[in-house]
Amino acid sequence: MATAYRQHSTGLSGGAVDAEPSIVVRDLGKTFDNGVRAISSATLHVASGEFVSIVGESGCGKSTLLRIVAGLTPPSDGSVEVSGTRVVGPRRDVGLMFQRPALLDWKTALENALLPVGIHRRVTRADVSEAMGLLELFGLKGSEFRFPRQLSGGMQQRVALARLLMTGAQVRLLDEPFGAVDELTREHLNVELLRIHDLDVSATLLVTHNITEAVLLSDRVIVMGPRPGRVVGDIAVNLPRPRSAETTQSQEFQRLVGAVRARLVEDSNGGAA
Ligand SMILES: Nc1ncnc2c1ncn2[C@@H]1O[C@H](COP(=O)(O)OP(=O)(O)OP(=O)(O)O)[C@@H](O)[C@H]1O
Repeated sequence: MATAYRQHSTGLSGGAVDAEPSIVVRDLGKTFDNGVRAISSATLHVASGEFVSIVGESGCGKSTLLRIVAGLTPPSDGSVEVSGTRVVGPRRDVGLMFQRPALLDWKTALENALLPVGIHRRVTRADVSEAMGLLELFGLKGSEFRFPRQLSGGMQQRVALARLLMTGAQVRLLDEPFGAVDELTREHLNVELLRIHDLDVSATLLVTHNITEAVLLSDRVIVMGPRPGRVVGDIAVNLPRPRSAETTQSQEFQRLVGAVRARLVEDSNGGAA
């Protein structure tokens, strides 16, 4: 399965072909037309193979930062590079996933997973078997020909994960992807994300409100201070991989969760610019 996936990735990559997946954000600032200064001098990077999370209080500019990295919103100051080239708009080597799965109602789970391929070229047998393999990997065997309305919210998010992988993009941006599902489903989906991380070499940036989720998934957790958002903490998570739900039971895990929480609280109490 993983081999088929890598072949597919190579076939579809856009932007900087063959460049290692990475994200570099330098001195990023964003002021909206209505005068709201959402981000100020934010600098961060995600290296090839890294999974990095951003946490911060509501409204500090996390989604705005992700949208700028995705090329959906232009920055006011500073720059963003993905895999070595400057971001000037949406690009094919960047995969996105949001809180709502945004599946097409009239297409089956399989057809939804295949959408990114069909946009660019004719879908082959190999694509179909790859998408089937991903749906199976995410526990959706037997549901391939069901429509979104026949799937639970968690199952729909799994289809969205399969679709994300079918883009072949090795730079992945996830904005609260599991914010709308219950706690238990969220735990299961986190395990899927851990599996995805182990599938290939990617650079992933996740926005989440959930500190436990951030520590479990990440190599580093970036803490953003209150609006205008800037980076006030960058905490390394040196827990061994592969990780699983059991990882959350270790003392070191709890220590890291405490460290991220302390940094967040510290900044919202007195560190605001
Ligand atoms: N298009 C826009 N026009 C004007 N202001 C905006 C726009 N988009 C976001 N904002 C403002 O920018 C600030 C940052 O918003 P953003 O959605 O990036 O925060 P966030 O940290 O992702 O919040 P949350 O955690 O609640 O999702 C907020 O004050 C928001 O109201």
